[in-house]
Amino acid sequence: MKLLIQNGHVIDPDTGKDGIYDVLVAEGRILRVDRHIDEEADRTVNAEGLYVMPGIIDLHVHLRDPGLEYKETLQTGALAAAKGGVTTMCAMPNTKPVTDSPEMIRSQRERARKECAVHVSFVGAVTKGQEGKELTDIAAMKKEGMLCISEDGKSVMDAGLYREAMKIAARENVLVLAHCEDKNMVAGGVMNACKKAEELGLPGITNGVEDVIAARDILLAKETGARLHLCHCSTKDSVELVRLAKEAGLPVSAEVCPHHFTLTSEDIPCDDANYKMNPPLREREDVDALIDGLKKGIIDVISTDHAPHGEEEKSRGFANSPFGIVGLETSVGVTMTELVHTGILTPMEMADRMSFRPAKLLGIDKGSLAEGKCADVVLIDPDKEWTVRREELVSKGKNTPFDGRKLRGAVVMTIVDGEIVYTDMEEK
Ligand SMILES: NC(=O)N[C@@H](CC(=O)O)C(=O)O
Ligand SMILES: [Zn+2]
Ligand SMILES: [Zn+2]
Repeated sequence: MKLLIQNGHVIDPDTGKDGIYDVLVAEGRILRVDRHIDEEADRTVNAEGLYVMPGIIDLHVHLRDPGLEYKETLQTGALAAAKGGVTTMCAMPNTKPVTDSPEMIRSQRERARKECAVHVSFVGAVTKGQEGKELTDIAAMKKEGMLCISEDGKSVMDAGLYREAMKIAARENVLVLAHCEDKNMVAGGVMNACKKAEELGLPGITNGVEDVIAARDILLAKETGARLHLCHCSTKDSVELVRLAKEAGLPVSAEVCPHHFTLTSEDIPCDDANYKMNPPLREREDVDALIDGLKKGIIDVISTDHAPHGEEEKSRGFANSPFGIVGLETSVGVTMTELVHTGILTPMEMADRMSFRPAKLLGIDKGSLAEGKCADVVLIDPDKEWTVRREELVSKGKNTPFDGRKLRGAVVMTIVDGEIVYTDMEEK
């Protein structure tokens, strides 16, 4: 299919284009980007007033398939991604069974090619069954196309074992996605340790639970040379640790999720587990540091940590529900509302943190609208106002703290390999 996107505001961190252009897509590639393209196409899209950006690359999602399909499947997760403007996502290995072998990486990739409307990169576990005892075969999983390893959901508490994994990751040039949480310091905590937790009578999780492991993992990256990416940073000290690591020239990067830069523990209205996630919502000074880190580029990436759960299991309050909230369908809207319309990030910086830099970290030839590149594109209406409605989410997970929230900025079309996989524009 030949697709002509006319008069859009092209925002492309790779080429630096930031202005009105036509984009011609054919055979899955960006054929031309020019001021005016006069060419017959199978479909012409009027993108006047819309941002045209490289498709969002989400380094952190949970698809729950295999084994927990009542929460999400490859297919429903990919539909949610497409609706959220996400054209490539990294699926964490905490499925049932855990994605911990070359066979599983291969079969998951084969399934995703058939069942998913967007690209999926499967993350391999660090230890078999995520049990923290025996390393997976990282080199063999890499041969099957795996780009990252992670023990997400927990940390590998045995630093000696993690160091071995990082040595192999360094050798294999595999990115290590680190969930930072000292299991022994959690002590039954279910939300941030603060006044709000006292009010609700709930046990707290201190910032140190995250910071101690973030510091450890940075030191292990220094010792092994592994490329380390800190998942879902939520504390001010984690931002400072990343700043110091970068200053020292270490191969360390970091991500922040929309909920962590938008909400504080004070926004938790009652004992409602739609506000329960790991790490938890922190306090104002943490949120300010995360935003500042994003602005300065200390934090490289915005990712969602899309973590769908069932209705019933999330209805049990903070003490008895699983950690995690969905994010794929709200991340562009929340980021536009909280960071772009407030002048904290330029649209170009948003495209950088949500597409260009994640692509660089994965080492994939995406996140760009340069001629010849793969045609993964998102069209965003920057001024479209909409309200998040949990029942309108296409993800199986309805567990969002943003239900009822008014947002400004919406994904109106998502293109993967030159094909429209989502649109709410009239042309379709
Ligand atoms: N973030 C969460 O609260 N939950 C994630 C696990 C994780 O990302 O650590 C999940 O798998 O549900
Ligand atoms: Zn995690
Ligand atoms: Zn996660």
